[in-house]
Amino acid sequence: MQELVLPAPAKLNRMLHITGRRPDGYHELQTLFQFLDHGDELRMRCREDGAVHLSPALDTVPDEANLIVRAARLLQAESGCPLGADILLTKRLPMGGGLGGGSSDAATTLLGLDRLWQLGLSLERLAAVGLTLGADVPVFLHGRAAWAEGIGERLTAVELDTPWFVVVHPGVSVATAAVFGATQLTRDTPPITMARALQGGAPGWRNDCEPTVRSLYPRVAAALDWLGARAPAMLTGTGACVFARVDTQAEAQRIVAELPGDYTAFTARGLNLSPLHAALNR
Ligand SMILES: C[C@@](CO)(OP(=O)(O)O)[C@H](O)COP(=O)(O)OP(=O)(O)OC[C@H]1O[C@@H](n2ccc(N)nc2=O)[C@H](O)[C@@H]1O
Ligand SMILES: Nc1ncnc2c1ncn2[C@@H]1O[C@H](COP(=O)(O)OP(=O)(O)O)[C@@H](O)[C@H]1O
Repeated sequence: MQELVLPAPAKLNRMLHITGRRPDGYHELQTLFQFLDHGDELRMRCREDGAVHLSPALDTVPDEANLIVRAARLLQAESGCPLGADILLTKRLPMGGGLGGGSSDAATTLLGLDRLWQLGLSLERLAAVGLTLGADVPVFLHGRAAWAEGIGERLTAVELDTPWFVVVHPGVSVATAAVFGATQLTRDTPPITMARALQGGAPGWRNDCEPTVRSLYPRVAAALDWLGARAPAMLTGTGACVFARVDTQAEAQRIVAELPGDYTAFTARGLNLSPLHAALNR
């Protein structure tokens, strides 16, 4: 029986501006997404009886709310496919970490099952299904580092520098909705062009969520200060993870070796092609 083993990589928001708020409450963003060579892994097998089984279950997320199971069920509904799947999840990415783990799991499920069930759905159709699961799903489906606008669904592929990163998890989970619901959040950064965003690169980049997350989550503020004392540090997405770009893997590992006990961290390389797409193209 055919088995597919596919990565569900993390993403970083190398910069993030909030330029407005839509009538439905969602925020208009301008952001640069890049993938990391670190993430979850999904092992998928076809089932003839139409059932979708995920194991192991996540401690804090019931299966019917898990983005993997929801993605599989949506794909069955969208395609009319009678097949099901057994899905084995190796979860490495922290939840509510701003690394897009749930969205990435959903995108890997959609592309993996499209392959396993031999559906041949277009990327556009999969992205429309994916966007109903989360704003970050389309970028993981397209698989290219991207300049994103709207709520993250209007994507233009870009080539960014691909340095080593230190990613620190401060040991707290940040609720995306709490950050976007905060009164103090600034939502009026003037829109810029993609060319302007790319001009000058990383030294000019910032994340508009950072001041709000700093004040709501003191542990994230402390992690930004700790990492920032060693290399220029930023928040990814709405947090909780913070990251710093360094010149070499050795430098990244040196910083991780100094890590205080209440943080966890990993080192990873930035990638302009998602490891998911690299695996599917093999
Ligand atoms: C802002 C980003 C940047 O990557 O943050 P992270 O979640 O990765 O940290 C994402 O686009 C987040 O995407 P995602 O985590 O999929 O968010 P969703 O589940 O779609 O939305 C969670 C909640 O956040 C708010 N929300 C989300 C995205 C957005 N552009 N505007 C919003 O106001 C909405 O209240 C929504 O109900
Ligand atoms: N497969 C999944 N992996 C992670 N989180 C999931 C998954 N399915 C549902 N969720 C829910 O989505 C929320 C956001 O998860 P995640 O994508 O990891 O964080 P973020 O959006 O901050 O990067 C989690 O707190 C969890 O409740």
